[in-house]
Amino acid sequence: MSRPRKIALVGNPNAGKSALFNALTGARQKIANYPGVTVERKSGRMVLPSGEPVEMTDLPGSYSLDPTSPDEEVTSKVIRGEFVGEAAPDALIVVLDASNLEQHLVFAQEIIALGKPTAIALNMVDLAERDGLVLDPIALEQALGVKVVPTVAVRRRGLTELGEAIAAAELRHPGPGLTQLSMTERRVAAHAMADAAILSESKRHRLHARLDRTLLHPWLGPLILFALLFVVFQAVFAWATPFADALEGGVGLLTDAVNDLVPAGLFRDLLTDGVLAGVGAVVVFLPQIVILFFFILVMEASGYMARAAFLMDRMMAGVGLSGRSFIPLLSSFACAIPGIMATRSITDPRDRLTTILIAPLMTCSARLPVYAVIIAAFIPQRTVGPGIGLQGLVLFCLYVAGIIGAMVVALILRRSVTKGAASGFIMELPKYQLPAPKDLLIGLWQRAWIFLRRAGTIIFMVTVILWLLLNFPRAAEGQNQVDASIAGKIANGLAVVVEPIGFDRDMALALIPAMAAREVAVSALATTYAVAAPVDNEDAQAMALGDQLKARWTLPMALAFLAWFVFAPQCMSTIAVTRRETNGWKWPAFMLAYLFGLAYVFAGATYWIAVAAGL
Ligand SMILES: Nc1nc2c(ncn2[C@@H]2O[C@H](COP(=O)(O)OP(=O)(O)OP(=O)(O)O)[C@@H](O)[C@H]2O)c(=O)[nH]1
Ligand SMILES: [Mg+2]
Repeated sequence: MSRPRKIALVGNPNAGKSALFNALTGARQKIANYPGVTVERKSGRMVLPSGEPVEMTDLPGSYSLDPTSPDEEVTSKVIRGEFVGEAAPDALIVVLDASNLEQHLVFAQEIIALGKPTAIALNMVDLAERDGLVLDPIALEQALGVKVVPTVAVRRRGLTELGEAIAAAELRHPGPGLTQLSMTERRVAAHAMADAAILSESKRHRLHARLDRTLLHPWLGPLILFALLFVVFQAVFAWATPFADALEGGVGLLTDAVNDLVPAGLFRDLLTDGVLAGVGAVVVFLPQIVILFFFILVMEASGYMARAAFLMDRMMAGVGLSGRSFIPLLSSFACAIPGIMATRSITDPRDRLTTILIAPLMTCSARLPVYAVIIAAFIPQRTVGPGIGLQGLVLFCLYVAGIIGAMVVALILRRSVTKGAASGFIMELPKYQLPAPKDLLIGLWQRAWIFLRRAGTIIFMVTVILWLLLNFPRAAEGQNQVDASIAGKIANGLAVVVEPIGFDRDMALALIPAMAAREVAVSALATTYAVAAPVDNEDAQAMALGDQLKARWTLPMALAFLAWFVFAPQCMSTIAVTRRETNGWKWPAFMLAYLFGLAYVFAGATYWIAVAAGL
């Protein structure tokens, strides 16, 4: 008996191949891996309407037969019959997304040109209809030279017709397409075909389709995303300065008022050195937080964020994660806690664990005050190109360092601790929308409120405790108060550990309370320097934190401190949430150990490289 004919489903990512495959084969599926690669091989039996039994294969989504990823390589090799141990498919079903016709026709032409028996599933016609798109399958059929069947995979519409079409599909002469036609030529042809097949379309749909073509373009898309993020970080510095200056002035006025109204003594010191210097040092970063979230909220509300996730899916697959991890990781830019909780939507337990473990590497908004105060003090405010400020560039690099760190760690974890294949990604792209100003304002208000509440509660409390520990026991005549204090003594102990990476006692002192929350590093430094300033020296007393840092730290020290905060898991709440979400202490302990390890190594490397470079 001859083996059943083999039919493969091919098409761009997210065309609905897997949905169609499931609808066609039902439960009769076999899932395995292609030998030698971690790409899933899905096949299943089905019976065509003619009664012919066939074997159906679901191939990974691809943009062309020139592979750029392991998935695409499998698709390309299987279709051409070059995959060892895998028979070439006898017929192909090309799956197209009807609402994204032009883009999907580029790859379709390449496949049709192979000359194999081929039928087209014009899938997702329901979404196209919803978008006000009227399509003409006959026109498409004439342009492509193969049968076109409208389908809705998720509603099982058009399946019988598709079965009939593939049974009737015949071998054709290979057309010009593989070598003769360039990518550009295929794009031009795709444009003409889509034009002919689209009978009517709303203006809005045309605009959205054009936006998607650009923003989801295989290499233009990531480039635009990158450029956009770059602009965001430039803006965080460039726009915030006047507002931050005003806030700083406000804190200064308050300090003056307290100095005038409250009699000199420990209580006044608590108010000025503890509360105003400490909490004030954090609060001045409110404008930067608001600007950062303005961009994040606009990207979310406009529908762009989902596109970014879609673009990142390929990169995430490269490190063994799926695009599903993207949203939790993205939330972690605000704060790792909601990010880690959002991993509940990841079904694969090892995928989920990996995502939890790398979430703290995404630069959360609590790091922004730490980065910003040090960058403002040590990185000169000059441009390094048209419109590119050096300070914004450094901030951008710190964010990128966190992302690269996370990707490398994910790659290593997926090969060791959380070994396993990456699972697929299913996601629907929302429609583009202009963000509603009211929603934006509410979102910004919420973010600002969260930030201020933290400053008023946890940061306030930790700063007051630190102030107490810094002021007792009282220093003897001629002795520095910080040296004499309990906090100073504890910090001396830690300083021994962090001296090899270039940190001094004051930095060590800031690290301890910063375990509660990262911003506390800023308030702790401000309070420490306020307490340390000689009482009789008015100038030293009035010095802003940035000037204090400039006077006391070297550039290598500052850079090492930045590198430390890229990695260090200085956030009690994150550890607690990780414990809750992983049901035990094993993984939070692992997380603490590896992140502190990385922080130590990278801060040290940064310090010694900077020293060697003569900075
Ligand atoms: N409304 C609608 N949704 C569909 C249709 N076909 C697929 N989908 C949805 O589109 C999304 C992507 O479908 P998949 O089947 O995973 O796409 P794929 O082509 O296998 O994607 P890759 O495996 O990434 O190449 C899923 O959320 C499906 O539920 C359809 O005809 N109509
Ligand atoms: Mg699929």
